[in-house]
Amino acid sequence: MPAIDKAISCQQLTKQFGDFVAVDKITFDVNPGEIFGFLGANGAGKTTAMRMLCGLSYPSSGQAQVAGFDVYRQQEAIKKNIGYMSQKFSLYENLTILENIEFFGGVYGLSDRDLKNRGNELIQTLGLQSEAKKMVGSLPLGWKQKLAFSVAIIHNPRIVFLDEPTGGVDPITRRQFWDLIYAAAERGITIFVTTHYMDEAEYCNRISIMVDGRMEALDSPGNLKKQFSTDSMDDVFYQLARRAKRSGD
Ligand SMILES: Nc1ncnc2c1ncn2[C@@H]1O[C@H](COP(=O)(O)OP(=O)(O)OP(=O)(O)O)[C@@H](O)[C@H]1O
Repeated sequence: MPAIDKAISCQQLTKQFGDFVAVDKITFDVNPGEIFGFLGANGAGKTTAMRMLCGLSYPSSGQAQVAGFDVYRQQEAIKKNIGYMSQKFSLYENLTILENIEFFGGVYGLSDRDLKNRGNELIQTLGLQSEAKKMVGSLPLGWKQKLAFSVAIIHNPRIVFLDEPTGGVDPITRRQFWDLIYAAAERGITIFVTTHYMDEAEYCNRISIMVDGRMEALDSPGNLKKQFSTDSMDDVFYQLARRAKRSGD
């Protein structure tokens, strides 16, 4: 793959629903291989922004390029170059681990040979050899999440979008999930992740925080804590989120 200068580049990106401005002129870049945290209270506009970046909805105004492709004109190319995992939509519970890998690998366009190699590799890396023929529904939630993440990057995308990937699991299980994220980032995959957990926010290279559709902060966790004169990310988040007028649905 040819190198790209920026994994994501956004200028004044905006989405309106009628008179309501859900995402209000956000401007930021994400570097290749970076782990970028995308934070904001419920209703801040994260999902709306992410849908535009994934090529699923058109902006009302502004510009954005994802993996070097334009969000207005090259939505299909964007979809081919990204992976996506959300808490709500991930794996088929009533298919086995192997069947899920085959299904998603097929959707992502992998050849039978690649699918077999990458599938075996993935099962070994996760240590799931003896579980490969079990239904995904029988796995503990933390394992489902790790598997869903591994499947979301099985086609080696430039960027993977993770929408609250570790909801409902404890901090130790989250930490294990993040080992997989770091390994993917080391391979050059850019990570764009939304989360409500501040321990996870601390694992990111940089974090942005949205308030009422605007991006009110963007820096490393360390610098943000300095900027807000506190030693806790919770506090940074709270100082910004309490300015919000909007509430979640
Ligand atoms: N299709 C739509 N039509 C009208 N309003 C919408 C639409 N989609 C989202 N909104 C509104 O835009 C705002 C931002 O919603 P969005 O889902 O992007 O927030 P979020 O930051 O992802 O929140 P959460 O963490 O709860 O998912 C909300 O007030 C929501 O009601």
